[in-house]
Amino acid sequence: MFRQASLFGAAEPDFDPTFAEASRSALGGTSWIEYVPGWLTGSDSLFDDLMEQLDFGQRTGIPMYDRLVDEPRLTAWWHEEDGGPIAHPILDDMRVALEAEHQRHFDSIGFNLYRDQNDSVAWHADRHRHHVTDPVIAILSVGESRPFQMRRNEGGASLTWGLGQGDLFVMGGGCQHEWQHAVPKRRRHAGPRLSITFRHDARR
Ligand SMILES: O=C(O)CCC(=O)C(=O)O
Ligand SMILES: [Fe+2]
Repeated sequence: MFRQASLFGAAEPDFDPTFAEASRSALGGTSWIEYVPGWLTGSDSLFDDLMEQLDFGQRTGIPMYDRLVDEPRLTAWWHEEDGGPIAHPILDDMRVALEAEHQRHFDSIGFNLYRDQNDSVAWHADRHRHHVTDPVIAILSVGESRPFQMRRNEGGASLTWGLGQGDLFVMGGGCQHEWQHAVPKRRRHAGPRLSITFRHDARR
């Protein structure tokens, strides 16, 4: 996999614990998103470190028309309750900052690696909406930017944000009940993107 280093991404990773650049948008109903472009600086260095540290797996058995296929991305998880080390110390500092900002205990981190333009995640809402009311899901994206889309459950036009290179995107309120989200495949070449998703009560 070849990743093109960005101009400002190579420094040591650092993020803004005050969320000064955050902008929140109401999406109707009780849904809201908060977008913090460039929340993390030095994102290429975190990308490289995580690629070394993480043990990615291939999930299989994803229904696709009349057959089962491999999930078109690789994944890894960290759960606080397992007691194992977190892949990079800055992730712990981010958890603390996100907890203060959103009053949730982020006890799990899901890592999703989109190796190239053929990797994707189809329209879905995050499953733990079934046991957590109004979950807050914070997604930090490193590596190359990819379009992240949201649409209402009943369909209609989608909203799109480009997420990569240290951008933070938070979904809250009714987002997992009233909306779906996706990272579509692309026709033209895309380098690898890693999304780091902070979740609370992920196993309850
Ligand atoms: O990679 C992303 O930005 C989205 C990931 C996602 O929606 C998920 O894993 O549930
Ligand atoms: Fe999701």
